[in-house]
Amino acid sequence: MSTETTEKSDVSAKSPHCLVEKRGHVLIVTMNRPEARNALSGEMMAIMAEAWDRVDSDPDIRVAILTGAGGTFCAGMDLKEMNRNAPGDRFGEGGMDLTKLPALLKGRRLSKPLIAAVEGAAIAGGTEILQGTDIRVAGEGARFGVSEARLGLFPLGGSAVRLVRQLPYTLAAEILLTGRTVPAPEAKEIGLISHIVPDGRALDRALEIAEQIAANGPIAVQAILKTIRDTEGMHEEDAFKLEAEIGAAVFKSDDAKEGPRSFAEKRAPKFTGR
Ligand SMILES: C[C@H](/C=C/C(=O)SCCNC(=O)CCNC(=O)[C@H](O)C(C)(C)COP(=O)(O)OP(=O)(O)OC[C@H]1O[C@@H](n2cnc3c(N)ncnc32)[C@H](O)[C@@H]1OP(=O)(O)O)[C@H]1CC[C@H]2[C@@H]3CCC4=CC(=O)CC[C@]4(C)[C@H]3CC[C@]12C
Repeated sequence: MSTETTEKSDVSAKSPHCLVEKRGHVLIVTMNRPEARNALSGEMMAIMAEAWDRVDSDPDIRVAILTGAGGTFCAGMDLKEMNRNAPGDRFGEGGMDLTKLPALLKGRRLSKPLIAAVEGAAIAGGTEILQGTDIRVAGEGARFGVSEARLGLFPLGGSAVRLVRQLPYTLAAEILLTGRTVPAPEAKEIGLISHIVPDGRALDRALEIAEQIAANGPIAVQAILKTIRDTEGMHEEDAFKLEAEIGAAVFKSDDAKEGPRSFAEKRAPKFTGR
């Protein structure tokens, strides 16, 4: 893995609540409050939202990875902050658009693949944001759950809409209604995650997958991602109309000529994203 200049955003003298590092065509976003098990803070979510904008706007970024520092993914919303400032008191004022939570990828999806590298706990908001990712790697000791109901809260990060679209209905219902913890082996078995690795290796494996995707034609990758998302729930006939439109545009690209040319010339393709 070539490591070019790596940049870390530093929004304050103290360690920032989220680190953003570019490695080649990959942007690594690390939730960074290990002392609070990476509980979501306003600062962390602001940096995450900025990072997602950067993924979508920088053509040199082809894949993103979301992970957590200190052996934990994310413990969800900051309950101590919630105890100090009850969100419901703010809702009463109205004017808050709860249909879009960019940091949690609710109401927005990245135009490029996002891989989750999970170690330790991904609880409540941690499993909510996971559902906005496309490929998910977890350490064998990782554990998941949408536990809001256990605290009398609602999973406003999108799980009551998304989980039942990503898991069998009865499993999604049980996980949402009990708020129980789902250990990594079960999460893999039910399809919540796609890979289990030894603890501490999730980021390495996520980087391997990211490199594989980054070596592919970026236009093709983004078109495939857009199609699998935008056709979800569509009638097949309508879905194929959209698929054909998106697919045809890929074949018109320079990259769609570079691929076969590189094969004929027995060399690796040099994709430009045009
Ligand atoms: C609804 C959306 C999501 C909500 C939630 O996520 S609710 C939070 C649920 N989380 C939990 O219940 C997990 C609690 N933690 C644990 O179970 C354990 O800590 C652990 C299993 C994660 C780890 O165990 P451990 O033994 O390793 O470690 P510990 O010793 O327990 O902990 C170490 C240390 O960390 C502290 N800690 C751990 N977890 C948390 C936490 N969650 N919060 C704070 N601190 C934590 C622990 O206390 C220890 O500290 P110490 O000092 O050492 O004792 C919401 C998600 C986003 C929201 C939107 C955001 C934007 C908005 C703003 C508004 O103002 C309101 C509206 C809204 C749109 C808002 C709406 C709701 C969300 C969508």
